Amino acid sequence: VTEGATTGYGYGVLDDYKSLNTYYANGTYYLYDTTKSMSGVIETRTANYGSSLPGNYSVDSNNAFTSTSQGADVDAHYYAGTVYDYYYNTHGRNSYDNNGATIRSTVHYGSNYNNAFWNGAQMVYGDGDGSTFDPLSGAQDVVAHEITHAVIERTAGLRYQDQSGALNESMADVFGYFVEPEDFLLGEDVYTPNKSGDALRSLSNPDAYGQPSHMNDYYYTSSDNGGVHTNSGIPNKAAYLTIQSIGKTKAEKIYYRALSIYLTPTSNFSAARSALLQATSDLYGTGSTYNSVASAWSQVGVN
Ligand SMILES: Cc1cc(C(=O)NCC(F)(F)F)no1
Ligand SMILES: [Ca+2]
Ligand SMILES: [Zn+2]
Repeated sequence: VTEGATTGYGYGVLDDYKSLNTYYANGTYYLYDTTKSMSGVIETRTANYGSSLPGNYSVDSNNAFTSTSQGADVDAHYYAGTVYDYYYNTHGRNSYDNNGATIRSTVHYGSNYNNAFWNGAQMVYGDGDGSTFDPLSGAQDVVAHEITHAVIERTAGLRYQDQSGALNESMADVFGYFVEPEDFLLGEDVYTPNKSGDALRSLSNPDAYGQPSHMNDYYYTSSDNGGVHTNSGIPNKAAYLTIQSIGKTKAEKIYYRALSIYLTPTSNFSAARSALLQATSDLYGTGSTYNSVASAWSQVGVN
């Protein structure tokens, strides 16, 4: 009787071939990845279009996850692995808790569910309705967004309300970019499959998607926890300006240091500016890099 780590393959949401880290036991192959150094296990499950979590392991009889309905499972599993790799290789963080916590994802949640979320214990992905969204795990930046919510919970703990909540959302979007730096859009790979060129949000042009990019246009509302998915446009624009001036390599180190050391649950936008400047000073001193970060936040009206 043999069991253990295997290498399978499958097609993702966009019908793209992907090699998969799987596990074989008793005649079945599981989306269960034991290859991440430092003990991080990645496991992917299906809610089978219901809403009870975590659901059953995503399995296959021959280690070829090639059916259309398995695309969401393939991408949730593969992209969780790439996000684990990003945090470990770039920031030395071993999973969201920095202690090798299992990264658990459940796909096929609900019916035509147009969203994805971290529920405090795992990631959950809807399949979308095929018009507004394709299965949401098909976007690497969405997967990174959700796993970053888990990182935030274990680091700054930014309270999901008003400015600290918008900052929480922004950090999730910004690390979504850092993991998938091919554009400054979020969710473009799964958003409106029948329409090209659009996205859920834009870091470079938040206003194109109804978000403010300056404090003068802060959106005071009681809905959406004080507009956390709207007001994130302001710190998102500051991040875009920062990345454009100092580059991704320095920006991601500054953002990770601010998130993991200086930000707190009640940090507002001004506190974020200060945290990022402190992190910049720690890493690069108070010269041109520091002035670029300060300027980015001044340009969005945060001083
Ligand atoms: C409005 C609104 C936006 C979101 C959102 O960002 N969801 C996470 C994502 F990963 F699916 F994008 N939820 O409600
Ligand atoms: Ca993107
Ligand atoms: Zn979010």
